[in-house]
Amino acid sequence: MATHFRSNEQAGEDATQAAEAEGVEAPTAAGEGTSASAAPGAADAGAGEGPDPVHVVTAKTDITPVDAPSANPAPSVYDPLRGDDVAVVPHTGTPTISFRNVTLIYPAQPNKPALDDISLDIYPGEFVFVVGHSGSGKSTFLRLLTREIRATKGQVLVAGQDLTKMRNWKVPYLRRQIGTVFQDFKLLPDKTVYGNVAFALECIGKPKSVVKAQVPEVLRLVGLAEKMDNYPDQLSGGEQQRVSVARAMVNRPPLLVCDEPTGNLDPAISLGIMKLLDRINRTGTTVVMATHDREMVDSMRRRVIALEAGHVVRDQERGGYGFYGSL
Ligand SMILES: Nc1ncnc2c1ncn2[C@@H]1O[C@H](COP(=O)(O)OP(=O)(O)OP(=O)(O)O)[C@@H](O)[C@H]1O
Repeated sequence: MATHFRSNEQAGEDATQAAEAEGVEAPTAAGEGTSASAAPGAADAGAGEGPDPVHVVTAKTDITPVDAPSANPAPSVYDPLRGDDVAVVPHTGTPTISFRNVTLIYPAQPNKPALDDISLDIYPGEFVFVVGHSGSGKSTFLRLLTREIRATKGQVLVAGQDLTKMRNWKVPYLRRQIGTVFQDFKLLPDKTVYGNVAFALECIGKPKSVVKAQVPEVLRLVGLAEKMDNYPDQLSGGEQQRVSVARAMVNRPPLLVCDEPTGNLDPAISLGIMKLLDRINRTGTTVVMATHDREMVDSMRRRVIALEAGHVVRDQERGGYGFYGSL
């Protein structure tokens, strides 16, 4: 992997230090790279090269974002996660993700690209919301990152590797570096909580001693140590999603890709999931998350990439959900 994807040992240290600085339990099973919360300064306009329609508003400029937070925003369940203390990640160095003039056309819809000539960069430690109407291309965007699908045109680079050229046998190695969380949890029903998380490590050949050490630790971190012998159908939706977050982070990936992870959960339970993702991000893990949750995006004020009919129509630091009708 590219050099900015740092070693797991280093990741663990970073996570511990960040947690100690915050005065919380050390999230030693997640994270790598530069601590997002420690990242100094504001970002440069970091959209990709070329004549793409990306509009980036940064903390450096005097420009007031179109949907800047009002002085007295409405109270929200997500208020504990307001990102006011989180510095904007500088858009310098090697991006974790680069889209260069990416077009994706599904064979079933040859005249309607799901993504059309997209260029953008996402940097290590960023927390990025991907928003837009149903069918705007959010899931397609995420599926390109894990090489579930391959771009029709252009280049998708993750950790410096060109996924459009990557041979199939290398894809499992790419996926070791990417944790994934989905709306429908995707847990194995015939395995316990412990088994589901352990399986992620066993699949990549981790020795039993590592599995035995890391699985209970990550389950403790997500608050499920007491339920490690339960099966998924014995858990609530929120608990199942915490298992899936534990599974995604147990290998300490530098990148977490989340497709509507709170889509099936009520706001109070969603808050618990978002607290976990926020905590993982604060240890340096890059998080890219598609969501329809306006309140969450408006409260957390992270970078927002808005898609419409396969185009990026907004790319904004500390952005809000935007002016969409019902989605
Ligand atoms: N496997 C597929 N074959 C053909 N067309 C597809 C396929 N998957 C998605 N599409 C089309 O691509 C476009 C983008 O779909 P995508 O699932 O990325 O949107 P989305 O923004 O994630 O939507 P939602 O919010 O409803 O999940 C849509 O027009 C959709 O119909």
